[in-house]
Amino acid sequence: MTPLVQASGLHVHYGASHILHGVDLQIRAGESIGLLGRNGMGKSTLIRSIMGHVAPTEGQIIIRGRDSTRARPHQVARLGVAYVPEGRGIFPNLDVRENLLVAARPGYDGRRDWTCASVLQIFPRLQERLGHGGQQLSGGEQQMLAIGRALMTNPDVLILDEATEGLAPLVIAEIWRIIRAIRETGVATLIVDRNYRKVLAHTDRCVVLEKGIVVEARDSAALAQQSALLTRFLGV
Ligand SMILES: Nc1ncnc2c1ncn2[C@@H]1O[C@H](COP(=O)(O)OP(=O)(O)OP(=O)(O)O)[C@@H](O)[C@H]1O
Repeated sequence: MTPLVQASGLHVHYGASHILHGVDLQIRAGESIGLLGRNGMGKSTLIRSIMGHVAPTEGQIIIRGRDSTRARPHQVARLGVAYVPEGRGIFPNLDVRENLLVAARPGYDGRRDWTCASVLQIFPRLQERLGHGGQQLSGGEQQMLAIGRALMTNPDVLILDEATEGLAPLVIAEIWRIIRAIRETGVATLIVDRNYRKVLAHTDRCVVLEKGIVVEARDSAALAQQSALLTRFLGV
């Protein structure tokens, strides 16, 4: 099956800093991928280049068989790739329902599986806060709303960068429950999170970045057994 997203030989520079050194990444329909690596190894840069926020200096990004190496973020979104960046991005002056509704859009193939009602079904907490303004929500609720807004675009791929960052343990557990529920609906996911054990437990496959190079790419269950390797690339 042709991958939904295929990045090949990506190089990215920020000015004179060479950040990604020939990275390959594939995301197939329905699969869940973890992107692992210590701070500053290039995970967000890889995601930002797939999303069209950063232009690669070399290499190619193919989405649904189309060359999307120079695509703009809204074009990538229209191809069915949704991104929840670090730091959220919801409308503070709109309430929960309005935040969801303004994001609503049919998917690439016209699907409308995700509606306000189906999103609220997996986010009971948001259901309770429907009339609250974005700025009245807790950090965890804002994060849930950001994920909910991404689902309202009916994506085939959902990219979550540090979705649990700065949240309380109970809320983090709720976010992982939501990630599992989304995965079960068949939406492909690409997940970056500091808790690599959780990432390994919630994904099919993991890719490990070390200084902008892919040093490991294998099944999450197999990688979880490789404690020496995990300590080497991810241990503190
Ligand atoms: N806009 C930018 N301009 C210059 N350098 C940047 C920029 N964004 C990131 N960098 C640098 O690029 C490198 C990779 O950063 P990136 O955010 O991709 O890493 P990461 O693996 O996602 O780590 P983190 O978990 O800390 O976000 C880092 O050295 C970072 O300082």
